Amino acid sequence: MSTPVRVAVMGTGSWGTAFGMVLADAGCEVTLWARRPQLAETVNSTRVNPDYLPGVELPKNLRATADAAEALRDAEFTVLAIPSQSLRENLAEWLPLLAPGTVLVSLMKGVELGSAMRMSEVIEDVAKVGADRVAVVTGPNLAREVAARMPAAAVVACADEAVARRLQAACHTPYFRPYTETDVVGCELGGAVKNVIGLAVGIADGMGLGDNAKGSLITRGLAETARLGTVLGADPLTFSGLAGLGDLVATCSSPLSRNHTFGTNLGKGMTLEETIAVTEQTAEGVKSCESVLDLARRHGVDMPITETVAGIVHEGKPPVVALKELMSRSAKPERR
Ligand SMILES: NC(=O)C1=CN([C@@H]2O[C@H](COP(=O)(O)OP(=O)(O)OC[C@H]3O[C@@H](n4cnc5c(N)ncnc54)[C@H](O)[C@@H]3O)[C@@H](O)[C@H]2O)C=CC1
Ligand SMILES: O=C(CO)COP(=O)(O)O
Repeated sequence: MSTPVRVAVMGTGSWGTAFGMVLADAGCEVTLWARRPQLAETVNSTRVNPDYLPGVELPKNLRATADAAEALRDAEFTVLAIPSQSLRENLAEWLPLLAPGTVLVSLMKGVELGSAMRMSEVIEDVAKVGADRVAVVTGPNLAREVAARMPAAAVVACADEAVARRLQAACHTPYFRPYTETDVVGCELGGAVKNVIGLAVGIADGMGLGDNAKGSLITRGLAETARLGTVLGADPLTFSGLAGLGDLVATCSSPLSRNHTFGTNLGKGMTLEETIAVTEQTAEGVKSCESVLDLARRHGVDMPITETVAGIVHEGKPPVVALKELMSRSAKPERR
């Protein structure tokens, strides 16, 4: 029997834990790193992560620790599953502890505020590694459904296809079907921008605007994602795949999506502060609407839905006013 692949998952939130289960079910030996020692102890003693996936029994070949060195030791893959805006600081701390040659895998769907960098760019910048050592897992993967072992497909992207294939093998289970991809830019943008569009659709749902509005926002949201992605060198076809359309549809349809729910609360009339107070987990689009807009402006790309979301979330623009402005933009052809 071959030795199991060792994987460190840095982050014991909903997706870190659920993806850790996938890896463990695929036969890997998984160590989750938790910020709080108490949570690591609870996971090990009860086999449940009560804070993020209550009621889900975790596999035996998955354990947790609050000691980053212990988690990272000898890891063939180092999976990063923390909020995007905290990646730079945490990775810099973990740098001396990384196993030599480990592949750094981003589960994060965001763009860094200030630098407007994608997560793989932040990883390369901090860890001083080449693109062949950085991979991304993305797609329609709502954590609670994956943790219930409900079927899902995903994309594992790396500039080096052989690395993507290794990671694919490490996370392939009867219920989780990963496809390989080399378009890292397209995959990451699909994931980051769908959170912003998920907020927009949530706002529309909260306002009771109906399914035509939802279909229009999803489609025009995908159009502006592809417009930015193409300028940044992504393959436009990536956006009709799992990392684009697939994730957008799952996020915009599901009450399990934190971004969608956050938007719905805003659309129903909650203030930003009230909405933040009732949101227990990471809704990346709230911060990334600003950084995605920043990235678009740096490249002269028009992203009206992202701009509308940023106006509502960060400038306190009332959703009805934002809607009127979005609908009264000058008429144009669908494709340019
Ligand atoms: N939950 C989901 O369904 C999916 C989430 N993602 C992405 O995965 C990433 C992580 O999200 P979730 O696990 O869902 O979030 P979460 O909110 O459930 O968990 C976040 C984890 O990061 C830790 N954390 C929070 N702030 C931190 C900091 N400053 N430093 C270090 N650790 C910190 C928390 O303790 C927790 O363990 C996000 O970028 C999200 O967009 C991607 C696919 C699915
Ligand atoms: O990325 C996700 C599904 O693929 C999870 O979406 P939320 O972060 O909005 O919950």
